[in-house]
Amino acid sequence: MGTQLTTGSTIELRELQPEQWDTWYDVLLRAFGGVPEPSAERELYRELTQFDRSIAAWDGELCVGSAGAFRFAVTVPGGASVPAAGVTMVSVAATHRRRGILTSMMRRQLDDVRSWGEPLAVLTASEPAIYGRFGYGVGTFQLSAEIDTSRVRLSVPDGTDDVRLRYAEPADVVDACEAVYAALVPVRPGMLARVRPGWERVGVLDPEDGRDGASPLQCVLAERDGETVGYARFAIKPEWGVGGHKGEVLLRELAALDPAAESALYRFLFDIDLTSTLRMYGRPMDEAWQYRVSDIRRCRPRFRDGLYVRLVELGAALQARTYQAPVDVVFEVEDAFCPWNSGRWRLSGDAKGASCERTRDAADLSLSVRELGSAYLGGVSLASLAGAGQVRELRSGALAEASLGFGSVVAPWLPHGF
Ligand SMILES: CC(=O)SCCNC(=O)CCNC(=O)[C@H](O)C(C)(C)COP(=O)(O)OP(=O)(O)OC[C@H]1O[C@@H](n2cnc3c(N)ncnc32)[C@H](O)[C@@H]1OP(=O)(O)O
Repeated sequence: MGTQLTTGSTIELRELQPEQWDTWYDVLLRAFGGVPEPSAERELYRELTQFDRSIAAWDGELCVGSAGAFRFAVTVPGGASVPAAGVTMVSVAATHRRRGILTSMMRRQLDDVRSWGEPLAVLTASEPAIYGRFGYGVGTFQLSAEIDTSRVRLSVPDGTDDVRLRYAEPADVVDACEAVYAALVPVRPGMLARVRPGWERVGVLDPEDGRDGASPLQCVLAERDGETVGYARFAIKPEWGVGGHKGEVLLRELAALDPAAESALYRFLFDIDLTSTLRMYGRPMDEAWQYRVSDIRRCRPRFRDGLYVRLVELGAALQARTYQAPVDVVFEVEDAFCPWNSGRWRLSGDAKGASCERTRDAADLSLSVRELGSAYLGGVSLASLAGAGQVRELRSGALAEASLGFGSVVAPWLPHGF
């Protein structure tokens, strides 16, 4: 079955076939400006593509659209790992834009995700304006900084000096780093478990033509009593000015099992000789270094939207997480794109577990599925969304109760793009 375009031509959506991958991927790259990717990156993404979960849009013989859905498992508040489709590689050829092709791909994809039994779909958006209409709400934010390390000092907690640091070849210590990553996955909502091989290689991808004057990727391991307790992956971009060095440390990834290990790694990054700037991007919003620096303003912190969350099976999604304070509320949910979620749902839950069932009882809160997606990982408060006019309180007290219950002590965070 095809989608009839306003121009009269018919677009066919079909499952991607392996031999079509190059054509399909070129359509995607062209939609992002057409700059070729380094071959190592292209090959890795070919390997990671799940053909039976990828859609190609065809106008006759022309491939004019792409969309994929990685199989992921996302940590939710309470620590459960919930199956989720990681929506990715979405594009429509500029010759065919704004005729409904994206909409038809999103329709098919969300029907597919439902049939796969995955209660969530998640994505990172090239532009925030695109996905709200399909029921996605922004669920995590991320922090970037550009720290003047010639002026800003970092204090460290007790125990930092007990952490030993050593350089290692990034590719040689992937397993040790992965063990640290795996230990952190259940702790922070939004983290992605490694459900398929290949993703561990994204972190050490370091094509020469992608370095832009910086060094090859470097890795420092943090160890205590012979155990790896953290790692940092970074590059150095040396630069000399008339007044001396102006080198930059470009942090790619940092993970640590405890505050002392984290501080040891950050102290190291602050103190590298011949550098005066530490640039980091996409860090957790609540990371401790912000509260240990002598001058947060000279760190130039910025935040932006991270992971967008779509509840595909609302009941299953809401009962897969726990609630940090008891909640017993009836939601009146509007979901025009996935109408099977529309209607009234009673959510009863606490820190131990939850149930979410259809009900005929009177509604306490009225909202769309997008707001539930935003609040789902605990990073956006329902009360804030009510302040924005997007949640309506119908029973006095229900908003405070639900806002508190949905919150998370740890800020949700997406550890890497996809
Ligand atoms: C998860 C990811 O992979 S994110 C990557 C998304 N891809 C890109 O940004 C690459 C460049 N852009 C593109 O390829 C295309 O423009 C797409 C995929 C964003 C949109 O595809 P289209 O086929 O043009 O979208 P479609 O015609 O179905 O539009 C549906 C609606 O979304 C709106 N819309 C589409 N793109 C945008 C946008 N970039 N900004 C704001 N609104 C948009 C349309 O105006 C339309 O609104 P309407 O229903 O009120 O008329």
